[in-house]
Amino acid sequence: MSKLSLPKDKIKFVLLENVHDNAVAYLRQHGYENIDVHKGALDADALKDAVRDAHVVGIRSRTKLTEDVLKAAEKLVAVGAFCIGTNQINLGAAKHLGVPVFNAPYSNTRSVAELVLAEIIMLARGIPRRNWISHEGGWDKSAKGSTEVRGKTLGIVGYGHIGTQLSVIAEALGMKVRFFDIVDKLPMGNAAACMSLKELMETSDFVSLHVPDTPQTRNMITDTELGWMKQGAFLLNAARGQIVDIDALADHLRTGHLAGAAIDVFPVEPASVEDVFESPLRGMKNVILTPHIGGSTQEAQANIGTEVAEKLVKYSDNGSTVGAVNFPEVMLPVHVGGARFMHIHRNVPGVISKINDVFSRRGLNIVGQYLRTDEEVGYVVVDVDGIIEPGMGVRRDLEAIEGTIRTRFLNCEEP
Ligand SMILES: NC(=O)C1=CN([C@@H]2O[C@H](COP(=O)(O)OP(=O)(O)OC[C@H]3O[C@@H](n4cnc5c(N)ncnc54)[C@H](O)[C@@H]3O)[C@@H](O)[C@H]2O)C=CC1
Ligand SMILES: O=C(O)C(=O)COP(=O)(O)O
Repeated sequence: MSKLSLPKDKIKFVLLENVHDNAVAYLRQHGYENIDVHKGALDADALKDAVRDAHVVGIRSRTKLTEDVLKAAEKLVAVGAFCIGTNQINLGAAKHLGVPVFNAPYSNTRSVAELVLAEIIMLARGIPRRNWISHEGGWDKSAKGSTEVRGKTLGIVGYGHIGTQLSVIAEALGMKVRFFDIVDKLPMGNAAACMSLKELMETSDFVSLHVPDTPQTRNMITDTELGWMKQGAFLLNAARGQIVDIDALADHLRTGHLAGAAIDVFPVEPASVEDVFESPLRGMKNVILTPHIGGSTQEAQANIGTEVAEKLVKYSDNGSTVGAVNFPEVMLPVHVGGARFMHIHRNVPGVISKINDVFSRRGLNIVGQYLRTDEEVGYVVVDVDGIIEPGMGVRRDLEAIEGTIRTRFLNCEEP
């Protein structure tokens, strides 16, 4: 087994937000026993305390890894987002600190698409209101306001992994699918692209949002965009709460312009199960409110637990950054024997030749070198032949190179 910069029992994992047990099991199977597990998310101060001596932090969508928190975690080498969205993490700050962030881009895709499809049918049949009435002892047995979804138009905003899954299963029910994306996308089945968001909003019976939280998508759906929607149409949001102006949505529901909505994500979400959920949509009988559970199925959480833990172990054990969302991706062959050095640096001229010089000055032969850069940082992995004696000063000299952010090494004593 490879020796790491730090022995495995000294590498501390802190997992928050009820990350699935599969993650802990996978880490243990790979020799990582020093794991702190927290059930919920933590506020900024408690979070800083919890991550202060962590080497790896695992979170879901509620934990805010701001620059401040990342800087407080002085030993941090990697972050695992056990979900799809990574907007809760300051990805740029993490990169500049030499910290790759890994997520699970597909493991809960299907769960979100299934929930949205079910909600489309529930909304079309007026189930939120009828369910409420029945619970109160009423009996609203009528076809008024109820329709099939067959033949209706579903407009999907953001035609990525979730949007395309939804497209396929909605067509299987006979829906007509249209989509809007800022990137050219291959339409699934008979789906058709719209030239603009306006065109999509004006022509859809159901509009479902599946864009990430970015500066462009924040407040993407305001009073103006809602105003483009057909009389009696429905809005679904299982993407991120900041995308929709929730007060404007409440107004359009109150006036009866929109017939209903299904909302899973909110501008402000309770940090824990003890907190009260506040929203202008509460009490509206034509609205399905769910507590950010689009991806919360047994299957999705189990798969995410294993998938992200695997990426973290790969990075810790051999330096691979494949699947990192904020970092140059270096795919590495399985590492057997020999010393391996990992060097993360600001992307300034001359670093590679200085790295090579550190080895050549000591007569050490480089047998493999893997390099990826983006505009801001570079990540180089160097495999070296020959004996690296403790105290040779390799690490010291690598760290002295201007622009160095972080170094790690495998299979040699403090070099
Ligand atoms: N409710 C929940 O529990 C869950 C919510 N999500 C949310 O769903 C989002 C989407 O997930 P995926 O489909 O996996 O992401 P994805 O990255 O595969 O797809 C997003 C699509 O949106 C498009 N897009 C980006 N900006 C846009 C804009 N301004 N206008 C139109 N299109 C735009 C992209 O080009 C891409 O095709 C995630 O970022 C996350 O925030 C994801 C999983 C669970
Ligand atoms: O995967 C995502 O982006 C989600 O929004 C799911 O978040 P969660 O893991 O349920 O907190």
